[in-house]
Amino acid sequence: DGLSGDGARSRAMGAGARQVSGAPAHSDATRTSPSCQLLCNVHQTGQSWHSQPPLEDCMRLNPSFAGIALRSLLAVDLWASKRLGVCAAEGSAWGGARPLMKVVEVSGHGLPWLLGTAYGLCQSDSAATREVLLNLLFALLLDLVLVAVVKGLVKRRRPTHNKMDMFVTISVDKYSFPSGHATRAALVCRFVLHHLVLAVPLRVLVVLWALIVGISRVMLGRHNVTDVLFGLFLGYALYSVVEYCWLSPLSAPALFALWSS
Ligand SMILES: CC(C)=CCC/C(C)=C/CC/C(C)=C/COP(=O)(O)O
Repeated sequence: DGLSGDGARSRAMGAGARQVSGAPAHSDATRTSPSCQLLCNVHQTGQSWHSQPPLEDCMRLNPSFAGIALRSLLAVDLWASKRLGVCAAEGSAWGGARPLMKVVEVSGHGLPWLLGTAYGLCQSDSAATREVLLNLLFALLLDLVLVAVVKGLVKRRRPTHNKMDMFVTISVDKYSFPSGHATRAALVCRFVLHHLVLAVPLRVLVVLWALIVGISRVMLGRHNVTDVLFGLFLGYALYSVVEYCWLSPLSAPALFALWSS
């Protein structure tokens, strides 16, 4: 259905429109929606609905260009995501590649990244390494919180063809917008490219990894294309926030004193 609430609204609109054209359609939607109730009254009394249609009803019956564009984008998104979900099940077109895609999934999961960074932090004996790892940990936690908040607000369901057999999830992970793997991949990619001195082939590999993590989300049927595109954008933008709030022994002396002790 796309973003939650939209489907219900458009169904209510559809039911209302059918009533204006004369077809008796006393569905739950027409009974519960005040605007459809208005249209119902107009139909029953024969009163011209040009008399005084509330602004809200005008807006519902004459969706804006932006509204139509958004609905069309969501329709294309659902269609394309279903077509591209070629590893969504063992029996899918590329079902044989599903185990490999699940390895890619784990490589972008929050748990190995958080545990790995915390472990590196405990093991590091150089102040410079500790500073970078502490900021990476901060970035990963910020990313988890941001994605959880957006998922909780938008409440977009995962595609119907997704098998819910994901490696360790938290409650908001029943929702799909944005893709947490995509935000993390873009964030980590930018972070690593800025803070690690790597040879060009390795830098290319890091970018490829981030893209493959994003693409694998759609191929596994976990996400729609727009979840991943927005996730990549969010992760990319989040890195700028992390740079802006960069934690250093000067800006957060207490935190660094904690780690060095
Ligand atoms: C410390 C703490 C709260 C760790 C939680 C780590 C964890 C379970 C992260 C969830 C990662 C995950 C399954 C994200 C969902 O990714 P999508 O790409 O499917 O949105």
